[in-house]
Order: sequence, then structure tokens, then C-alpha cells
Amino acid sequence: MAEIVFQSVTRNFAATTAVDGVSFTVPAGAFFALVGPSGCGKTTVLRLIAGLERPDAGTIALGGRAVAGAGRFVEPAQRDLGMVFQSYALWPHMTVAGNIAFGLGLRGLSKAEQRARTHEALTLVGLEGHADRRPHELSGGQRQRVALARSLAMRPALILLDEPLANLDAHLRQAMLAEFRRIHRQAGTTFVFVTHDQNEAMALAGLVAVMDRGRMQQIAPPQELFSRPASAMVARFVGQGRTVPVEVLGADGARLRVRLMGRDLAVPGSAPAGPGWLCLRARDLTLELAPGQPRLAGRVADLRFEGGDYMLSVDLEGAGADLIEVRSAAPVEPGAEVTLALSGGWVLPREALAPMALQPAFEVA
Ligand SMILES: Nc1ncnc2c1ncn2[C@@H]1O[C@H](COP(=O)(O)OP(=O)(O)OP(=O)(O)O)[C@@H](O)[C@H]1O
Repeated sequence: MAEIVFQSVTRNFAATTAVDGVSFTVPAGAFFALVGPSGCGKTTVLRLIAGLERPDAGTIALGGRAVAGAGRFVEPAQRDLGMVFQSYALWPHMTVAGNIAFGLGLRGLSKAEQRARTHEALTLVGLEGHADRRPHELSGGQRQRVALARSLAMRPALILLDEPLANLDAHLRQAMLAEFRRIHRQAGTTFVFVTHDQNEAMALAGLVAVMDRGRMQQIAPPQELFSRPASAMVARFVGQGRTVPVEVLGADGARLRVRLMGRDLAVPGSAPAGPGWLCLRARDLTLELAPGQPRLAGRVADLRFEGGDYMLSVDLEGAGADLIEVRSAAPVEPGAEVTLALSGGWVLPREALAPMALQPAFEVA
């Protein structure tokens, strides 16, 4: 198990700053996912951890050992880590057991030790009966598990996974999510996982970092990212939140008082007085009005049938916001005026956060 510490790490490619002064700590044993839109820098962070890239500035430590920065650079092979790529990269002419034992042989382990570790790793990924098959005799999911077993057999402190589920169909992905969670629990190794699919990251990882344009926007457990987004980008990226501009007036008990479309509302959140965003998802709104609940008036712009209900897109006319969404058991025609009750939501500051304000305080889930 290895803790990962990045301090003010920057990596430039010509005019592109792929990673821009990033600082974060991942506790040993965590299942850590890096997510963000294409080009945000997540693969570069993974490659910096692996030692396949060198930082232009800042320092990186793995398991308490400085591996890059300040005149120091530890080669990938000396970092005690394993990598699993979406291509699997298995030797086609070798059996499953041969593929796993190959790296162990290079390390100089005895034949008996190679056999024991290969058996242990195949058991961990649930393929103990497939040791004598060749890669072409396996399904995509099984090949993926062999690639993982090959890394696990080396018993590294850290395993890096680059979009490992990208080549699997949707059904197999679902099954592999559960497998990865189980394998991580049993192996106890730190896992770092890169994906562009936020649902996959949220389903797998105990700790998720959301990146945007080379910067860390937020690092938090999935539930916190969803319910307490630190920036408008996170609010929109995670769970397709909609953001509505509001004026934050101040605290109101445990909530914040905000002004929206001439009304004062009390909503959970964390923001100083001034311009803010109200992040709203369909589950924060209902068409059933209860006494004392904050209300919003709008006009239905569109409806679609989804998951057994109708999803209404509602225009908060005059709010200058995206269309927000609310579920309805019955259809409501476009053009109809509706009043929505607000049962949740989260208020955050309008200003982008300074990267150093994101030093995470979290626990491993
Ligand atoms: N070797 C390189 N040479 C030049 N530019 C690079 C190189 N590697 C990455 N970049 C640039 O750095 C930025 C970040 O790239 P990176 O691959 O880390 O993003 P990503 O978030 O993993 O994207 P994707 O999801 O598309 O793989 C991009 O603008 C990319 O074009």
C-alpha cells in the first residue's frame, strides 16, 4: 500500500499546460479515480505517478519516498507499481499462467514461488480454472482480469489502471465494476483509476478527483461530490447538475439565504455573501407543494418519458439559468406554468476556487 502525495506539480507540453500546479494526497489503500472531460490532464497525472512523465515543477512522493522533483527522479521499474491498460497487452503465445509468471521469472523468483503467486493471483480474480488457456480462448472480461492478476502477482504497493473497462460492452462493464471493488478490498493495494465516465468512477472509487483544464476542481468521496460540489464545473459534470445564478445574502441557521427571481429562499450550501450558483438536480424538486417549502415558478419547455415517469425540462423564466429538470408521474404539456417545491440543492460560490484551497480533508471510504 502506498500513499500518493503531489505538491504543486506542473507538466507542460510545448504551449499546453496539461497539469497546472496540482496538489493532492491519496491515503494508502484507497481506491482513487481521476475523472474529467477529454484533455483535462487525468492521463498525464497517471503517467506522472508511473514515472512515464517527469514534472516540470513540483514534487511527487509515493509511500513516503520522493520519486520526482527537486533534482530527483526514480525510474518506473523502481517505483513498486503495476499498470493495467485498456489494451491488456497479454502475450498471445503464452498460457494465462505463463503470462502471469513471466514477470515473476524476470524478478528471479523460484519456480515454486512463481507457481504459488500465479495461483494466488488467479484465485483473487476468480480465474483459477483458466490457468492453461491462451488469451484468445478468453472473453474480454476474462482477459482484463488476467491483466489485473499479472499486476497483482507482483504484489506492488500501487496499481494504476488506465480506462481498463473501455473495451468491454455495457453489461460486462457492470459485472467488472463489482469484481474490481471486491478485488481491491481483498488485495488492500492502492488503486488509481483513470476514466472519462463519471458514473464508473463514482461506482468504483472511494475517493474521486475531478479535473478540468489541468487543475483539480475537487477531491472527495462520491457522495460528497454529488451533494456538495465545490465548483460549477463539478456540479455540472457529476450527476448532470443544473446551475442557477443566485445572490447569496448570508447564513440562515444551518442553511444559506439566497435571492432568486425576486424571492428569498433558504437552501443548504457553502458560499460567502455575493454571487453564487444554486446546483439543482431532478431529485431536489417536486411538483407536490408542501407548506413552508421554498418554491420556484417556471414554464415547461419540454417533456420526455424516462424510467417510468415523465421528465419535465422547466424554464425558470428570468433567472438566466439552464433548463432545470423535475419528474412528474403525469405528462405536463410544454407551455404550461408550473410551481416547483425545492427540497434540496446546494449553493456554491460563483468565483472559481483557488487550487490551493482544495487541499483535501477526507477519509478513505
Ligand atoms: N505527449 C504529449 N505531447 C503534447 N501534448 C500532450 C501530450 N500528452 C498530453 N498532451 C496534451 O495535454 C493535455 C492533457 O492530456 P491528457 O492525455 O492528460 O488528458 P486526458 O484528460 O487524459 O484526456 P483523454 O480523456 O482524452 O485521454 C491535452 O491537451 C493533450 O493534448
